[in-house]
Amino acid sequence: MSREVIMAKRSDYISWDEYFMGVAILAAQRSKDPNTQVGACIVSNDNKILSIGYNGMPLNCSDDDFTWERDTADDNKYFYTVHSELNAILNYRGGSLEGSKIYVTLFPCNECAKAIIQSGIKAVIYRDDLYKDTKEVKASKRMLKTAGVDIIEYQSTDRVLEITL
Ligand SMILES: Nc1nc(=O)n([C@H]2C[C@H](O)[C@@H](COP(=O)(O)O)O2)cc1CO
Ligand SMILES: [Zn+2]
Repeated sequence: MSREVIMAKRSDYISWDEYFMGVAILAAQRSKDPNTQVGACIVSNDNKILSIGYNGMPLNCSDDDFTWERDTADDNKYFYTVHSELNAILNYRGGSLEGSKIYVTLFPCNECAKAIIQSGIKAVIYRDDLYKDTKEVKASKRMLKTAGVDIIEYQSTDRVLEITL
């Protein structure tokens, strides 16, 4: 009687969380913002990537013609940049984002929180919370919590992946 030997599968594959946060981190690398690069990845509850975004100027507003200054009152990047989360929501070409989750490298601001809530996203998985002491992020958390959106801090595994591009 012959017994079939089944080859074991790979065991060091990345987890879903590492995969989606990794995609968000890679998307952030597309940002032209000299100070802060942010990436977002929207995922369905059956783990399909629905949309991706990073922070940048609106379509047809050249990132060479608009300023990237942050501390100049008259004209600064905050007037122009679309946040990664909003870009990911607006980039979506399917039907509804109802019930999806968003992986983001930086905690969403209050404006993005509104868009997240209104688009039906039900969970925010964030990596950094650099601006947690600002009024915007406090307002964001208040809204997200009130609206029943789960807020989950990404737990780093410290896995280092090397990719040659
Ligand atoms: N969650 C976020 N998503 C984003 O895409 N951004 C963008 C807006 C700016 O382009 C940049 C922040 O610039 P700075 O204030 O750290 O120099 O990141 C900012 C936040 C912060 O709430
Ligand atoms: Zn925002």
